[in-house]
Amino acid sequence: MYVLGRDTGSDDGTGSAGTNGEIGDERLPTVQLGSFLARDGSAGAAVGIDADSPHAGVVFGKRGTGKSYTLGVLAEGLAAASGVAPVVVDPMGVFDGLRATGGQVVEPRVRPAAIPPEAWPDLLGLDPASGPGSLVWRVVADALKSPEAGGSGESDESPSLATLRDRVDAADAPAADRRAAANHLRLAESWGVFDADAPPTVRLVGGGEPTVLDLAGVPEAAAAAVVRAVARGLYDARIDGDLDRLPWLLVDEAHAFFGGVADPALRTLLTRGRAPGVSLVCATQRPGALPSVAVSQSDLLVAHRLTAERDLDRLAEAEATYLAGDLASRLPTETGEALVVDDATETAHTVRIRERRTPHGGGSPSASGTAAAKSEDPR
Ligand SMILES: Nc1ncnc2c1ncn2[C@@H]1O[C@H](COP(=O)(O)OP(=O)(O)OP(=O)(O)O)[C@@H](O)[C@H]1O
Repeated sequence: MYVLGRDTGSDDGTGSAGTNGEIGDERLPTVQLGSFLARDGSAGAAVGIDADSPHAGVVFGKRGTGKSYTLGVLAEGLAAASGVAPVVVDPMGVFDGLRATGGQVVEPRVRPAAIPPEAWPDLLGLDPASGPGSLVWRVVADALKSPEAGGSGESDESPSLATLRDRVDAADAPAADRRAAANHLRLAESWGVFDADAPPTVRLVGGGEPTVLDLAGVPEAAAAAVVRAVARGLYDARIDGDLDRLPWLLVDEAHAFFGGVADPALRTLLTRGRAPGVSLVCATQRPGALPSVAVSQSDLLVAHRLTAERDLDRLAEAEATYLAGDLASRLPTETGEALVVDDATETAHTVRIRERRTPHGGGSPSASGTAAAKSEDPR
């Protein structure tokens, strides 16, 4: 198998189906991705992705071109590899099929202390310079300093949202600010993701089987809080030596998580995740909505079909000196096919992504495929 992301081989960069690429060491953890696609459309040698070292990657593609499917292929492969553990952020609820690998689907809960004081106004939709915004910031900061809640570390106690509300009520602030701050905290309670007794992030990892964080129907701000807490929690757990395998955070619909509360934690993984061994793969149908750093820090890029100019511009940022010609002209057109750009071997290849071993929950619903249509069909 030709292994992308592992600097053991080289080829001529033409993507010529691995004819002269060295074979990567398959005894090392490797994810089966699919097969090279020759120019005549025939399938070539098997191709995999290195899972021995940590990586940062992006998966791009228009709607319905196979991004979530590819993320699922990665998760399956990681579940089968040793020493790693995939954690999948699933905003659309399409990854339950990973249960078949022994994985778990969880409705994530995070401790309020996992969100630092300065992020709370933004999380609650409050201007940090406003009365209610600055009150929330101050109350969270004080609560994290109090003796019963030692700090934001996962071994420390976290205040509950009810405690934060009580502290807001008792604060020395104008009544209107207290009322507005308490209302916003009450709204956050209704999201159902905050729990002062939530288990530490390392528990999501378990024995290496995939964990799917089911965020379908969860409000955007709450989902962002979960992504921030999990991304940071995995990073801190590796730094502190609490996690004995290398976690891979796979984020679907990743454009929704940059620019908001989760942004700093995702950037930390992109820029500093590799040293402690945390990988991040961001999949999006809107590459143009990702920050440049997501592309510049990625050593692996998987691009399904794209057409929007802004998205193609983001792709162009990945054009390295070792690539001849522009990437846009090399993008495949069929679902399940992708152009893969690999920094380690300094190559770009067209790949047919293999079929999932577990059920895929994506795809567009059709009216004709519904049970109602079938029962109404007179034939
Ligand atoms: N490698 C593949 N092999 C076989 N079928 C595939 C492959 N990739 C995608 N498909 C098919 O294409 C459909 C759409 O793929 P997928 O759900 O991953 O799209 P998407 O790009 O994530 O779309 P969205 O942006 O709507 O989430 C899948 O339901 C599946 O049937």
